[in-house]
Amino acid sequence: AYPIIGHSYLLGGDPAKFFEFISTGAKAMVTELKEQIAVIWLGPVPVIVVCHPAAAEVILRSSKHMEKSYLYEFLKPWLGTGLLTSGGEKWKQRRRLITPSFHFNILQDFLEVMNEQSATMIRTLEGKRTAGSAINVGKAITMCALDIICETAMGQTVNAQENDDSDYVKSLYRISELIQLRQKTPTLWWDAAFSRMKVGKEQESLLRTLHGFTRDVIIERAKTKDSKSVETTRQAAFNITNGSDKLNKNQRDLFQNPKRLAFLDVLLHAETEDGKTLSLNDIQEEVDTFMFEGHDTTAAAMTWAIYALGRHPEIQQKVHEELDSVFGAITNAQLQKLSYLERVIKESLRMFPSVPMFARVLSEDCKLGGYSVPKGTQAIIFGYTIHHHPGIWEDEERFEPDRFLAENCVGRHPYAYIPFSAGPRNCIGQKFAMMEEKVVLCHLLRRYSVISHDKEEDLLINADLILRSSTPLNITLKPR
Ligand code: HEM
Repeated sequence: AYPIIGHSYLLGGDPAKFFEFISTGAKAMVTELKEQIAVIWLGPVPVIVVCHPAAAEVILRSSKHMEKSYLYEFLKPWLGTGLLTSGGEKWKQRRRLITPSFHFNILQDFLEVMNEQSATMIRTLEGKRTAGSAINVGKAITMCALDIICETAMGQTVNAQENDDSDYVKSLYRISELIQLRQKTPTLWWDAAFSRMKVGKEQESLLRTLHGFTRDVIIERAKTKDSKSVETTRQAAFNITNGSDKLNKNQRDLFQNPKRLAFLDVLLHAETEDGKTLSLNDIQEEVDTFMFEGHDTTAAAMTWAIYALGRHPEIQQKVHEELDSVFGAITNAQLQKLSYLERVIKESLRMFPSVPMFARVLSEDCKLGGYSVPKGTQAIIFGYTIHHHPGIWEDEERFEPDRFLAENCVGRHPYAYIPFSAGPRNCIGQKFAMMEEKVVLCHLLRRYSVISHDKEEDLLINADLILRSSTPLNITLKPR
């Protein structure tokens, strides 16, 4: 590392090169030096990179090291201090309040949306496909995931699959690029200077579009909530938190009402312990957070799963056999039976975790990998390297879904597999994500066989916020 700029000269340039640098460096460190942690310098700031489950456990399991690192500051102009970026008491209260929205009963209601949007995706793909040639399946999957999250989080359709040219959709992607740019470029860190720069002004304009859109949706949705639905939603959320899975007639009506329930409705009706409802700003930061966390992550995961299946015809064959019993709109009972597809998704998230790293700031001194690390240190949990750790995973570069058969998980370190992070600050959307992946992949793979043309050794992986291929993956769809 150089003085002052540290390793950041590596960060500014090509993101794929940076990922290669950090992932091969980390792998060499764990195999040759047998270390659990390393240090990189982001400008003048030393950051610990955690590459072993034992060290990850020290941070993730504890209720102490819950604060997010400085790198999350750049998300705040967009996401405010929603669940992902908040800390302390605010985070605790919000997490308690939002957890019921991800209850099984509510997720079940989203199955219909997932089925409908997947059907649209198949229609769109059919229109784009020409026999024998490769197409950008990842793009179609991403637009489908975006339509699903818009409808489930906000109760609003943006029809991204039919119109990816909307201002909201364009702004969503551009702002993610700007956030990544800032995280990697210490000269853009100072707010006062950034806001005067061209990129700072561009960010302001994107934020006006993004916030304006979600704010309008929230206001519209709030107008339609009547007192009966307020009471029943609150009661349902109460029952759910108290472990009662049985909804009464009114609650069932609400959950299945023609105007489908969205996460937003649960937020509009939520009450804190001291009887306060959430303000418009409070709700907005949570809705924006769902929009950010809730679609690129699942889209990347599904695209990698398709890629992996396209490289392993024998595994794809087994998925097809399992899917041959599933027809029409997919029901929850059918989803439960798709155990091989579930293992494929899990293995794909091991090889290609959508969120390959996430970061905390240590709230007290602690011991990591045999070293004393002082309070205040920034720590990146490098899930990607933990998932490819040769001391933990046998033949770690091989795609093998049966690693996740119950009997093969016995004795594995509980923090060896952390695509959704782990511990009290894990991903709240994990069940939603698994359900969406299963439904969308089921629709796609029932209809097509997939062939991936890019070899593993030729992949150029870019891991800014989300792990994806730097260039669109070339995949051919063959009707079955
Ligand atoms: C395959 C899909 C997904 C993956 C791999 C994933 C992964 C993760 C990870 C690693 C974290 C921890 C981040 C950190 O500590 O900074 C996280 C947090 C979070 N995720 Fe997900 N996620 C996925 C899907 C979703 C979905 C669909 C939603 C919402 C609908 C969601 C909402 C959130 C939220 C709100 C947090 C913050 C939780 C908190 O701090 O309490 N995620 N996710």
